[in-house]
Amino acid sequence: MGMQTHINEDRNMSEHLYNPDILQKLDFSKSPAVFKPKISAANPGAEWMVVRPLQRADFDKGFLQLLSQLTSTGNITRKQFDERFTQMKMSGGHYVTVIEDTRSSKIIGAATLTVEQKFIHNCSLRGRLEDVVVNDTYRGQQLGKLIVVTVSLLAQQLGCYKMSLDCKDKLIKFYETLGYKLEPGNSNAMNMRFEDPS
Ligand SMILES: CC(=O)SCCNC(=O)CCNC(=O)[C@H](O)C(C)(C)COP(=O)(O)OP(=O)(O)OC[C@H]1O[C@@H](n2cnc3c(N)ncnc32)[C@H](O)[C@@H]1OP(=O)(O)O
Repeated sequence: MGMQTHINEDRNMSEHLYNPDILQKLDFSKSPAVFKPKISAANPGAEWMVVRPLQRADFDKGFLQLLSQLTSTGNITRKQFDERFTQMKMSGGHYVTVIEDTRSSKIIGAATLTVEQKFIHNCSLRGRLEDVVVNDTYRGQQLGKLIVVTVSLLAQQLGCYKMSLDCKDKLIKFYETLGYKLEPGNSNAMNMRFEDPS
């Protein structure tokens, strides 16, 4: 393998799914969430913590192992991960966002904003919050709030007129503290299942 190949591989591994600059500019004072002590995506409260878009290298930093604390992931190979990363980046609208513990190079939190393009409401954009998870040994330290508020402000910044989520009953209070509301008569989640996911 020549030197050029190595350089290309290195650049690929640090490639971000979306432009990281936008996270640095998010204004956390716009969120109703209360952070004690005060933290934000730009200043997550510890020098060993970083909030950023997903990178290809996160395959080796336990990203999928973290997701398996949320639901079943299946056995995803590096090739499958890489291809899905490329597809998401090319199609746009997929804002997979992570928190890394840079001491151990491990992904300790994640949440995804998916932006849906619509014709209604004058060609509006709608955000959906998906796949929120914090590593169990790091829970109760505001990281859940941090990652959810980050992608919610990101949705607002990108011009979404609203952001929606589905969750278990026991998490309603958690999301209410972050500005989400159950809308009477309009809060039913329904599914049609085509197969058991692996
Ligand atoms: C849209 C979706 O993806 S829904 C799926 C959500 N994900 C999961 O259920 C996966 C497993 N759970 C987790 O990963 C975590 O428990 C999370 C992401 C829900 C919360 O992460 P944490 O880092 O613990 O959250 P954080 O420390 O910011 O907690 C914020 C507040 O919510 C409360 N809270 C957190 N999790 C829960 C819970 N499961 N039930 C009730 N309250 C909770 C905390 O007590 C805390 O309250 P406080 O500020 O008054 O102390």
